[in-house]
Amino acid sequence: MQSPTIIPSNLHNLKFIPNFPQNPLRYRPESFNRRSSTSMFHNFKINSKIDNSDAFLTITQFAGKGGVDLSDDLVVLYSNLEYAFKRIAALVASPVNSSLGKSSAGGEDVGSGRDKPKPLDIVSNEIILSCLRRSGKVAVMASEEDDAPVWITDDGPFVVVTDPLDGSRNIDASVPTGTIFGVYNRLIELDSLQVKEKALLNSLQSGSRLVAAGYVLYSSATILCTSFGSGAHAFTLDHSTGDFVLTHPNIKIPTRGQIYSVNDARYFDWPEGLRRYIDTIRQGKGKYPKKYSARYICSLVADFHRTLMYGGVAMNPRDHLRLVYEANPLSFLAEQAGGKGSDGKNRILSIQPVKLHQRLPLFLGSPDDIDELQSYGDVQQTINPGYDV
Ligand SMILES: O=P(O)(O)OC[C@H]1O[C@](O)(COP(=O)(O)O)[C@@H](O)[C@@H]1O
Repeated sequence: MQSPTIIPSNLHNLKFIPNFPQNPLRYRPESFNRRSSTSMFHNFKINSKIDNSDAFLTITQFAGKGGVDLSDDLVVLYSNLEYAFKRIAALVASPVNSSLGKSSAGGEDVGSGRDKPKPLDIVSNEIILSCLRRSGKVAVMASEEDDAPVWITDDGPFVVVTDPLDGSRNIDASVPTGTIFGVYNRLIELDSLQVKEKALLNSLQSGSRLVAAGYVLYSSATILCTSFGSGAHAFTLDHSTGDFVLTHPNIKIPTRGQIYSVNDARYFDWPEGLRRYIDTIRQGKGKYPKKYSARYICSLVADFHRTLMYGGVAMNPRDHLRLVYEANPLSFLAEQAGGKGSDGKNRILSIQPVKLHQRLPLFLGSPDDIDELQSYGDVQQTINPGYDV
């Protein structure tokens, strides 16, 4: 009898693995020998103690000495974050909850003794906060969903900033959503201040001080892309084991892409420089002599993830996205992958936040594309009437 064909649950990622058989349906475990399983990790050292005959490393395995060698505190924090992300992934995919989107306001009593269901971004916020509390490793969490940072524990070594569920305005149509997060060290020099003050100042650290950052894309696959300051790496949720496993080690954004991503219904509100830039690249008259294509999901994590994979530029030229929760973590990842994050003039990671919910124009992507865009000078949209959709 022929042995059964085994189809790995994360089949869709196999194209990123060198030496993987062209036809994955022909995949058999014996073809995934030790040589082929190590070759996917050619960009970083593997700890010899890790049994890499099991090709896909979990984050905890990757966090060991042969991988990125994280402190125990950071490993504990990540295992709690992973748990939160898995719960959010289940939530956004659930038939019961996926219709909640942003439509329900608040979680107040609706008179029947039951709480009105909360929008998914509020629930996601609560999930992350409760996991951070349980970790014992976080002094303060600042979230896009909260007016002020939440002080958690005095001796937590870390500060976490997060946008718990970005893109949730499209969730009723099952459009991909994402979580964005950044991790800083707690500033011990602020320990003697009042709680409110130290919570705020710890959360307003410049992106150049990030210890780690990442996003989770909830899409056809759930992908956690993260950096601890030594490259960007993506892990895909394997639903058969419940683990995030390494599928995209050492991501390198192409130095130039052929895709631009922007809401160009706003074209007539754009400054002249940005119009000229987009007109030029879509006609193939820019420094890269090919016509660019447009892709815009209107879900920041999804648009950024595609840009990281294929190159090009993803932008929101108006003062809309938040420096602390969105621009800093994603710029950190972009840089770790060899790309750039800019507000159209300045490197995002060099901007000192002055307000927790500070918004700014954001341009992320391939280094050559960002440089070319910035050479047009006038690319920040100052007309911002507030759009209905
Ligand atoms: O309306 P625009 O300018 O296209 O903005 C879309 C962007 O706004 C976001 O939806 C975030 O905005 P919200 O935080 O208001 O939901 C991103 O996911 C998306 O990239």
